[in-house]
Amino acid sequence: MSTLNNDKLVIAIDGPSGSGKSSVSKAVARKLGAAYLDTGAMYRAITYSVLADGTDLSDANAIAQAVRDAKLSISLDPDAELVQIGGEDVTAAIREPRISEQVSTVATNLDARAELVRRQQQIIAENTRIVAEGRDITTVVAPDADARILLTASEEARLRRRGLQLGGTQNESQLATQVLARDAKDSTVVNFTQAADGVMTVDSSDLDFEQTIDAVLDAISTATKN
Ligand SMILES: Nc1ncnc2c1ncn2[C@@H]1O[C@H](COP(=O)(O)OP(=O)(O)OP(=O)(O)O)[C@@H](O)[C@H]1O
Ligand SMILES: Nc1ccn([C@H]2C[C@H](O)[C@@H](COP(=O)(O)O)O2)c(=O)n1
Repeated sequence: MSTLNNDKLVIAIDGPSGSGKSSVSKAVARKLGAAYLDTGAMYRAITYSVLADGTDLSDANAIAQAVRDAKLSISLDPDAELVQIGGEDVTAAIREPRISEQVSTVATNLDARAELVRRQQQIIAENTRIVAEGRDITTVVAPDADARILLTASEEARLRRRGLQLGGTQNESQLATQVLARDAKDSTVVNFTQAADGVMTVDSSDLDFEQTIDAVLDAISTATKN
């Protein structure tokens, strides 16, 4: 299958926090003229909403019901980030550290996951060309994708990148909570540290941003060659 025509093309990218999934997937989607789906933003938007509503985070049924009821909308344009829940624009708010610190409560709720996976699969089915990224895209959401990539980076690189991204506002311990502790919790329900069968690994530890985009595009070309 060619990446340069209008045939159906689904690219699945997973990886741990700070590995570069969102920024690299967005750039890859632009290059391929594809839509871009940030599945983590969906988990974050639900987290924002349950915190705002005062939902008891220890009540798994209440969280699952909140996901089923959620009026969630996400832009698929890699150049125009927009996430809305219940009509409220939460694009910026879902990136706040307080959301990163609580999002695993939603991500580890299996009923919540089932509903979000269903919505993600529907979005992928409705779009001809799409790059979707998250933690379980290569394994659960789109196991039949045309290219499946695990984007990794060392802990040191991921902490450094996230620290720079947050403009030096977070200390070492806060970064470790938001990156490493979150990965440890999320890993209890999905595996995004080891590539499943047929999934290609791109390790970006020693690559700069542009080199990582090229490495992912190379992996996509290899996977989609007839
Ligand atoms: N190869 C790279 N070299 C240097 N910086 C990078 C590289 N890849 C990504 N970055 C930068 O690292 C930061 C984190 O990347 P990004 O937000 O895309 O990670 P992520 O895997 O989506 O994280 P999370 O899952 O926590 O949202 C961004 O500022 C991004 O520009
Ligand atoms: N497919 C996905 C996407 C995301 N998550 C969880 C794990 C993260 O803690 C959280 C936020 O994701 P991020 O914005 O950091 O990529 O959502 C998941 O479990 N499955």
